[in-house]
Amino acid sequence: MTENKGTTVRQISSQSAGGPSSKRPKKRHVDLALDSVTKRLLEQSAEAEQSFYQMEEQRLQAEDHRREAEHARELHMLQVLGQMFSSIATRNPVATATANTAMPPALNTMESNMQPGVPMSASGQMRRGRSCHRRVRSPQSQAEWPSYHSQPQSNAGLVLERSFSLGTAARRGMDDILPLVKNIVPPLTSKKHKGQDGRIGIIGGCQEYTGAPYFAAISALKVGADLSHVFCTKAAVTVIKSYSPELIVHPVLDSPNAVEEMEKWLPRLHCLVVGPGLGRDEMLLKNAKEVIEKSKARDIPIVIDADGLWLVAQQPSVIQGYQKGILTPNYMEFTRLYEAMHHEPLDSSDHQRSAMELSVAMGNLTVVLKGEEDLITDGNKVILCRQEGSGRRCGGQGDLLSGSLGVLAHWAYTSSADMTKSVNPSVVAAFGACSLTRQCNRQAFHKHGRATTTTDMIQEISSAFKKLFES
Ligand SMILES: NC(=O)C1=CN([C@@H]2O[C@H](COP(=O)(O)OP(=O)(O)OC[C@H]3O[C@@H](n4cnc5c(N)ncnc54)[C@H](OP(=O)(O)O)[C@@H]3O)[C@@H](O)[C@H]2O)[C@@H](O)CC1
Ligand SMILES: Nc1ncnc2c1ncn2[C@@H]1O[C@H](COP(=O)(O)OP(=O)(O)OP(=O)(O)O)[C@@H](O)[C@H]1O
Repeated sequence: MTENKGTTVRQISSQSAGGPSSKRPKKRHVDLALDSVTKRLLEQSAEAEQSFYQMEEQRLQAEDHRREAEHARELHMLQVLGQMFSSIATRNPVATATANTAMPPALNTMESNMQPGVPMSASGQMRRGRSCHRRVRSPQSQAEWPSYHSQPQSNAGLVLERSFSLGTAARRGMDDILPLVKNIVPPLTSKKHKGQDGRIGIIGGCQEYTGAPYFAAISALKVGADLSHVFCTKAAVTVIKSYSPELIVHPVLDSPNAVEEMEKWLPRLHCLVVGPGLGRDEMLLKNAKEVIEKSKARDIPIVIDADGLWLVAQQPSVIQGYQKGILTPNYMEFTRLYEAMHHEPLDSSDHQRSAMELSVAMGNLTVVLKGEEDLITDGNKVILCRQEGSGRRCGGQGDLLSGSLGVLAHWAYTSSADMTKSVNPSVVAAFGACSLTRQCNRQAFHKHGRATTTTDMIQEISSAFKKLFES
């Protein structure tokens, strides 16, 4: 600092005394000194960052080892329990037969393809209906993803199995689903044309809420979609366009022929995200509902978030039983949905069970219950995403999640069953989106602390994506 000050003083005095020829070398000297300080600072910051990631890597490795050991212990216990259960079954064949037939059919498959309108009981168990099982699990995959049995609590064996299956599935989720997410990421090659990696539509954006659809749409682009469309009201269009020239924004959501206008675009869309910033105006909800109906006929993944979930709570049949439907509620939205489906208050003591029950009641749709840990279920298994985030809960993080999920769902559904190892593509995509959102949150928080906003998180998408899915 003293040296710098001295240099400055010398420079001023030489300026007053001499001509331009005597000024230049001094000026360059100052620039060089500044350059070297800046360079040193940059190097130090890069080193700090590098050492942070190294430490983080070591911590994650240690965590992996701990999980593997725990997993091995649980597998062993499961085997012992299996042996105990089969010896009881051999002794009492009637009891076993009763237990198996009482199991809800959809819960017994890796993926069930339930038709809309199959009747449900209030407890979430399906009455035997037209359920069609596409991929029946092999005994080996049953061991990997043991079923959830919503059986009478008095059956100690089944309740034990449920608690073990949830624990195991949760841990396997982190370890086993991540490689599947990596598998579905399409390679970037010069052979593709614009649009092939995804054209995503967001239905939302009104007078009050312009940020939410923007966050969802830009996140979809940053994750890797080629085109991102927003279908919003006239009042929102200029605002959203002004946030970003990258988005294609249609002022149609409140037009008299809204559904017709949006339907024109459906053949060009690979996925729909309904709800961010939609609001709760009756007419807008009705238009959104009709677009969902038209999109189901096109068999594209439909992510429903925010006010879209309000619509589902009022009229569950709009998405019930649609296998490519994914619901992404926060706890409040989840409670609303659960109570609408079950007509009884939510028991907040067992989130995993409640989430499975909601999924089954909705016809095995994938439900992503966001929170301290994200809980992903298609009614057959539960996966927890515990990717470390931060304590910062600024609004809009859910929009980043739903927009990213739109792209990942498109990629997952266009990947072969080999790539997803026959795991439900919606589950793979949901796990990817949750991990990514939480990692963005963590990285942004590392830089901005309490000041972190969703915009900061969006700026982290590129490096978080690389770190999670391309390393
Ligand atoms: N920049 C923008 O444009 C943004 C716009 N957005 C858009 O806003 C619209 C409305 O969405 P929303 O989530 O605010 O609505 P709503 O269901 O009425 O919930 C409000 C109440 O729920 C509660 N609550 C919330 N989370 C909870 C939890 N985890 N656990 C427990 N409780 C929880 C909380 O209750 P409180 O704390 O007040 O008791 C709160 O008052 C929607 O279109 C969305 O996309 C957002 O995306 C943000 C960025
Ligand atoms: N307590 C928490 N700890 C860590 N991460 C959390 C916590 N709660 C939510 N998240 C993460 O924040 C992201 C968004 O979840 P959140 O519950 O904020 O959604 P939301 O309320 O729908 O968001 P939005 O503000 O966009 O409407 C999810 O990825 C979730 O994992």
